[in-house]
Amino acid sequence: MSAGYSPSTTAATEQISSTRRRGLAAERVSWEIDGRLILDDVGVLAPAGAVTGLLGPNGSGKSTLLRTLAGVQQAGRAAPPAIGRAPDELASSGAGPSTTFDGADLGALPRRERARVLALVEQDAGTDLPLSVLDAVLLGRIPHRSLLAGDSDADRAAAHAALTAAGARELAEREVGTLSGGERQRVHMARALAQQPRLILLDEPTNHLDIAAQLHAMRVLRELAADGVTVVAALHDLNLAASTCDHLVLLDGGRVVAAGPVGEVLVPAVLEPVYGVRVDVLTHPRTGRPVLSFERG
Ligand SMILES: Nc1ncnc2c1ncn2[C@@H]1O[C@H](COP(=O)(O)OP(=O)(O)OP(=O)(O)O)[C@@H](O)[C@H]1O
Repeated sequence: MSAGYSPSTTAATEQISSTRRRGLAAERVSWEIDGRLILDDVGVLAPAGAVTGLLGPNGSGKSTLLRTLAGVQQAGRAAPPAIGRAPDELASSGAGPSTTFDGADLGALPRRERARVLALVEQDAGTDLPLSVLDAVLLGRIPHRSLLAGDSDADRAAAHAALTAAGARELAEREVGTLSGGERQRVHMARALAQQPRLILLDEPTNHLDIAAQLHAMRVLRELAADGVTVVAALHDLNLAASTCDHLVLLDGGRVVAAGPVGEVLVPAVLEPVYGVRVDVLTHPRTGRPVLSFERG
């Protein structure tokens, strides 16, 4: 579960080139609404067993991309998000959008099967339903059991384990609607963990969390990656991304402007034009990872 940071471009390149076999590979993903192109020909490679950070300023398209990759973005779509042919065929034909996971077309999977593969943790996914936390987390088990069956002992055990892993064990009997933002965020994480996905997409998973809880959540993501899960997380906190991620994808105006290992993306020449701030990059004395400091540009 160690972050195991290595700035080696070669290692990262090798890992990314193996993505065609294991992990998420999205190509030519566009999404348009009201005549406005929100995602413009986006490509993302997220290897299995790694944490990929999705960065970008407000409105750059991070949430839209995650929702599109997950297949839940529907309104005003210019092109289906995840329906395509095999990547090799696409590459040679120059055809439309494609989102594959472990080489399989994610968009072609039946909804229930896709829910066994991927979990999406959305920002501020609130609920007014009078639902207990345990029941909310048990929703994550639905893709794994037969449609008519109730929760099994194994489902309840998985839900309790997920609550514990997400730091929300003591919330199990609470009603979701009464939780604070940070508590709710932990429960959303627990629901996704209970789903036991092989691909987890998270939209700002730490934005309501205190610093200890942020570090805990990022450690959970690292543990998932260590178990072989493909993790993609949209993050605003560049230092959190620096300390946790293996790879980064930087969006600006709906386009990918940089992608690669942390040490190649988190550099002033890349960040300053995108965020419009001055950036200094130091090296953490213990981890060797980048530590960023910002000033108004
Ligand atoms: N349903 C929609 N209708 C109209 N515009 C939309 C819709 N969904 C997204 N947008 C626009 O698309 C752009 C990208 O939004 P998105 O939420 O993906 O950005 P983001 O990078 O996640 O932003 P933030 O960091 O602020 O959360 C924004 O300008 C947003 O207003």
